[in-house]
Amino acid sequence: MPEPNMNFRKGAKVWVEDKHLAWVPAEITDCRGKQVQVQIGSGKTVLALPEKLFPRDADEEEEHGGVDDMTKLTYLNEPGVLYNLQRRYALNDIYTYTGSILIAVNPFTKLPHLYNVHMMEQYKGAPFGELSPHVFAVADVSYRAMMNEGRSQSILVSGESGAGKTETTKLIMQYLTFVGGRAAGDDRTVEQQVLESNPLLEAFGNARTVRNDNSSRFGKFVEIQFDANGRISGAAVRTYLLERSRVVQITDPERNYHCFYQLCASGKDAEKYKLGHPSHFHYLNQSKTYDLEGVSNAEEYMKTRRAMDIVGISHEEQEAIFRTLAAILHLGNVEFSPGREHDSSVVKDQKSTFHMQMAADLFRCDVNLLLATLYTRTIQTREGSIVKALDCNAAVASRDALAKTVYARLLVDKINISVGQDPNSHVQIGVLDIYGFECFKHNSFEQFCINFANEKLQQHFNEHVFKMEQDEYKKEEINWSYIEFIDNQDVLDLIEKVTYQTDSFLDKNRDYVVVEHCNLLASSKCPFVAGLFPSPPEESSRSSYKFSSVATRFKQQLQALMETLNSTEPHYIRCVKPNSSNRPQKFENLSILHQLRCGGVLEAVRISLAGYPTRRTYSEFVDRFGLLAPEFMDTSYDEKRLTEKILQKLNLQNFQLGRTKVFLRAGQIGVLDSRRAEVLDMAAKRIQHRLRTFIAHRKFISARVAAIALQAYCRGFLGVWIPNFLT
Ligand SMILES: Nc1ncnc2c1ncn2[C@@H]1O[C@H](COP(=O)(O)OP(=O)(O)OP(=O)(O)O)[C@@H](O)[C@H]1O
Repeated sequence: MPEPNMNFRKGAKVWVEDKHLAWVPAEITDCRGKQVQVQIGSGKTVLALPEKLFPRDADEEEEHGGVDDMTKLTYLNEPGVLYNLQRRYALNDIYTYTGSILIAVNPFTKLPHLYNVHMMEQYKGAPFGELSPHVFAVADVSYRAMMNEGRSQSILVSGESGAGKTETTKLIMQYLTFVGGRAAGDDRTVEQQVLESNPLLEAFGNARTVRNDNSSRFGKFVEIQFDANGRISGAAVRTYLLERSRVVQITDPERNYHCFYQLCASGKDAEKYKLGHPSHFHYLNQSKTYDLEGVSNAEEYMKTRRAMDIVGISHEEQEAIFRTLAAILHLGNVEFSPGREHDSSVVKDQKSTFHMQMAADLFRCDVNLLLATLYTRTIQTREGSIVKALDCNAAVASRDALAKTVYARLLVDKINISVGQDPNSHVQIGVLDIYGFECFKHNSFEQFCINFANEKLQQHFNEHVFKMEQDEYKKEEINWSYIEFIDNQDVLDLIEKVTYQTDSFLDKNRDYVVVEHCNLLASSKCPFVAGLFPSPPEESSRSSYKFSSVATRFKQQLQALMETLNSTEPHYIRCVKPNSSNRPQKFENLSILHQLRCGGVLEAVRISLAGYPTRRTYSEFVDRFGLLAPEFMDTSYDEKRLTEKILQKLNLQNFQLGRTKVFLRAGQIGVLDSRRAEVLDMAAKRIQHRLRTFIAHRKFISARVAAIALQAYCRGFLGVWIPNFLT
């Protein structure tokens, strides 16, 4: 962020820090000594240090709808960015650009007019930035770039839980299937399959959390493949870091994965698997929340089945998937009591025995083998193998580990790869939906993994944005050393702001896959279940535990993801959660600012400030400012000459202030800016002066109309609003 301005005058409009609202608008009423006195909106005056103040656009007080791109703000500072978003959000303008990044503030209310077919048609092929900011614009620009350059694209969607990542990802997929679909009446087209993979993934990977009724508990990368004609020809979904512990452990008012409740409400199927109300099952009744507001579990079950049909999961496999889910629920009800031997355990009672039998039947495996797997462990020694009994706690842990392993395999192996892939496709658009930086009071292993991933993604982002700028300046022959601007202190600070609780790191990182568990399920008479557990490789079967570190595996996955991303052209969408109560029209400044900081939005602003944030082609410039030099307009000057003439007239051709200079180069003009706001202020004043003289001499029919028109022009170019033009 730029340094706050220290040279404030009396009457200057500023932003002053506020404990509750982050920043509030104020005006300097007195400058005395080291401090200045400012008056805030309520009429209250406070003393503040000038270095803690930020300059504010004079028209901030006026009710206007904000700017659709942050780089158009006169004062590109933190409060300016925040208030621009707030102003737009109040009008349900939930999308705003920061250069090429799209910021999406969750409206928490349905805005159907934003997403209908008419809208998709409008955005199709429209130049980026011409229409209002929109997720469709980002999807369209990706699709066009893919078609024109033959290069794969990726769209990175990030934000905290409940910020709207999943909805945004679905809208992107909806748009891509609109432009790349075949419009066939058939239900089973690839694009239908792509869309239907969403409810399927949500049923198995989403759950109610305190922050979001439909929270994705995994990261996902959806790759949509296209043929040479730009038609969708296949898709693949990769999932990351599923929250496995949720399968066996939940707290009120959260829920387990949706699919369990759907199955319990499925009527005949539930009966077949001897399931009943979720309150009868330990894995579900640890929380008393069984239903979601406005959602019928039974209807959702039907939707999931239909999605499975469309995606192409056979009825046999569907049956096996739900049977496996039922087995997990029964398994969770198996309790243990201490056995006769020291540190041993037995199945607690008849009820537990019944559930044990049910689990074995549904897994299609031998009940004695299941039992042995749960309460004993085989240890290999040089003398042979020793069977060790497990105490009650260890048996419960073993039971839960089995449930988690089966569930994770189900999601990763089966639900993931259900949409067909096109081996002939050369280009694709990948959509990454992953948690943004997380920073809670207590940060644990999950946050560490997520933040590590984000760190990587942020690095990717910075490199990309810097590279784009650098290439542009090279092309324009502008001598700009960007090295001095590369400084990831903000990012480093952020990581150091987050402190982690490391006590449970080791446990969580150790993701034991017990060989006996694999052997048991591999022995299942159901080919589907057995297929989830291919026989383990020789050397690992020597030890009872196959140690695999979650972090190592995640690092490998991330490496592969980064390689994919590096080979594509990236686009960024940052989702913002406006309030913690999931209500429309509630804008909580402090938390939003926190998200903007964490999500790299302010970093992007900083990068943008380091370069030339305002760019216009000669022809755009002449279009907008030709009005200021009508005497040159009829001549045969080319656009470059015309631009020079206009700048000369405005005394701006070599305008320089400190390190700041208005540039005129091969095809563009830009404002290099270390103290951009000041320059724009100065420029505005000059323009204002020129315009006044101009109007005085030319006698417009209505000076006022001319002034309004000119204001609009100037604003569009320099992001400057010329206040009180006629006064
Ligand atoms: N564009 C939108 N229009 C209307 N409502 C929205 C929009 N985006 C999000 N929402 C609402 O916000 C809720 C949460 O959004 P979503 O599930 O996409 O968040 P998320 O960022 O994916 O969260 P998580 O990380 O927990 O999965 C949605 O269920 C929906 O009600």
